[in-house]
Amino acid sequence: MAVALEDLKFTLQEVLDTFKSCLSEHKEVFLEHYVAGWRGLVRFMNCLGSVFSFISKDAVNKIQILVNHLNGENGDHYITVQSMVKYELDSQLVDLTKRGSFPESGCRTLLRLHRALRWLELFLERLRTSTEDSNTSVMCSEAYNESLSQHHAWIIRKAAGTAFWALPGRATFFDVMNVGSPEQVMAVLGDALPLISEVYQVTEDLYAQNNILELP
Ligand SMILES: CCCCCCCCCCCCC/C=C/[C@@H](O)[C@H](COP(=O)(O)O)NC(=O)CCCCCCCCCCCCCCC
Repeated sequence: MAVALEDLKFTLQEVLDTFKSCLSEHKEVFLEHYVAGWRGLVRFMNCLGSVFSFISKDAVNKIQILVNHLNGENGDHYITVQSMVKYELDSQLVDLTKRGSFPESGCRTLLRLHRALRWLELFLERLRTSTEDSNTSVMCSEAYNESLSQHHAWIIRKAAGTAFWALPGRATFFDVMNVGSPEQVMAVLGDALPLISEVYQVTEDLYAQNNILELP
């Protein structure tokens, strides 16, 4: 158990650091760090219990698709989200209206994680402003209903809703984060949130400008 907690402590710090290093000075999003941030989040989620494994499986899948692009022969085009979008659109490597030839395009794959990042932002903001008697399951499902759920089929919403009830309570959740007292957790969240929000907003604007927010 001690080893797991040590791992986790490292992981959460890593998550914050990677989101910090995601943006270049010209506000480009480095795909490598974006993916590393997600890896850290998935590791954290895996520590919360196996009820969440269907969620982390999908996230891991999508992370792997992006890593494959990064390590592939056209990896140079995948350094930033901006260069990826330009390359894939210019080369017509994206299914724009219905699923077809490119089920693993970087653009559609990253869009799924991007939408989940909005959930994370809303959930962490709730955690940050929560009080001792706040309910993590309620905070999680409220954040989900305001964001990601709109993009999910009924059956996924149902499964996610059920999983949320298995979330540990606020005190345990904070313990598992292993960053110290609730005040310290709040401070860490306060630190991380603006960065996560900025990464989200830069990506959202890029996708909106290219009219690819609804990729199938
Ligand atoms: C901490 C509790 C975790 C709650 C996670 C909330 C998100 C719930 C998402 C439910 C997704 C169910 C799995 C299936 C999804 C796919 O159908 C769907 C669409 O993909 P497709 O177009 O290829 O078919 N995929 C997605 O929307 C991507 C989902 C990615 C979810 C990643 C969630 C990572 C959560 C990390 C939690 C970290 C908490 C940190 C707190 C400090």
